[in-house]
Amino acid sequence: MSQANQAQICLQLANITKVFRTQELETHALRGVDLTIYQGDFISISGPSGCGKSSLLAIMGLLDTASSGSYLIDNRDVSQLGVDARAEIRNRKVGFIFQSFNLIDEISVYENVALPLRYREADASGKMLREAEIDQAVRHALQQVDMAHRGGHKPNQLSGGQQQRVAIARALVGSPAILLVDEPTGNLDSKNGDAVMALLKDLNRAGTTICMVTHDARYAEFAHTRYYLLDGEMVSEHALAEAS
Ligand SMILES: Nc1ncnc2c1ncn2[C@@H]1O[C@H](COP(=O)(O)OP(=O)(O)OP(=O)(O)O)[C@@H](O)[C@H]1O
Repeated sequence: MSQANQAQICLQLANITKVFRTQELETHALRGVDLTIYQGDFISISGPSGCGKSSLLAIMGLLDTASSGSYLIDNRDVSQLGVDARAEIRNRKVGFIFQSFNLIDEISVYENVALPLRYREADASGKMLREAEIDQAVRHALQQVDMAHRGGHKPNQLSGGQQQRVAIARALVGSPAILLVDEPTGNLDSKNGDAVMALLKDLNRAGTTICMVTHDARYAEFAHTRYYLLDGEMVSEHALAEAS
């Protein structure tokens, strides 16, 4: 049972399905997934190639919509929202960390981290962030990942491990409800991979809610609750152990 069970629900998926249809083929990528993540939790999702991990993460991150089912973030139903409303909630509620760091080499580390907040400012969401607030948030995020001294560098002047830390700062800068993490160590050697995982663990200890997809069983151990996706269906480690 999750140690965060007393906490508020951060995100709740109920009976989520995802069907991809092409002219000849119908692929059932997700078959009725239920998942509740509590504030402060750290969960991992593993499973074989093609089991639906990316499809699920895309739905959780509001990059894609489910074919059916309900999805709540911070108690708000987001399953029926249009593209613009989804983008706004994604910007405010979700921080993404990808295997490929997805930083922009033409601008500084500082500006990379500021980008989600500048985008938010440009959005007609009512509340505008002032430059001083952006500056404070960027500095704080860079400090959280111990990269404050590299703010003026370009991403391609950094090691892979440092780039991933900057990507984590960019994910944290908007104080999201949840970090969605997709194979965070996939492009790193084991030393840098271990350091990134230690950082995620520290962030979780400090209160950040994390949902991580990983192939690496060693890193899945960092999570409080481990889930497996098998052919589009969610199975918890507990259920797997009972079945064997
Ligand atoms: N855009 C799409 N159109 C059609 N089928 C798709 C599409 N995206 C994914 N699928 C199919 O849905 C299923 C789940 O794919 P998904 O990418 O979610 O798996 P995964 O677990 O992330 O795999 P991997 O570990 O290899 O990245 C697969 O059978 C895949 O071929």
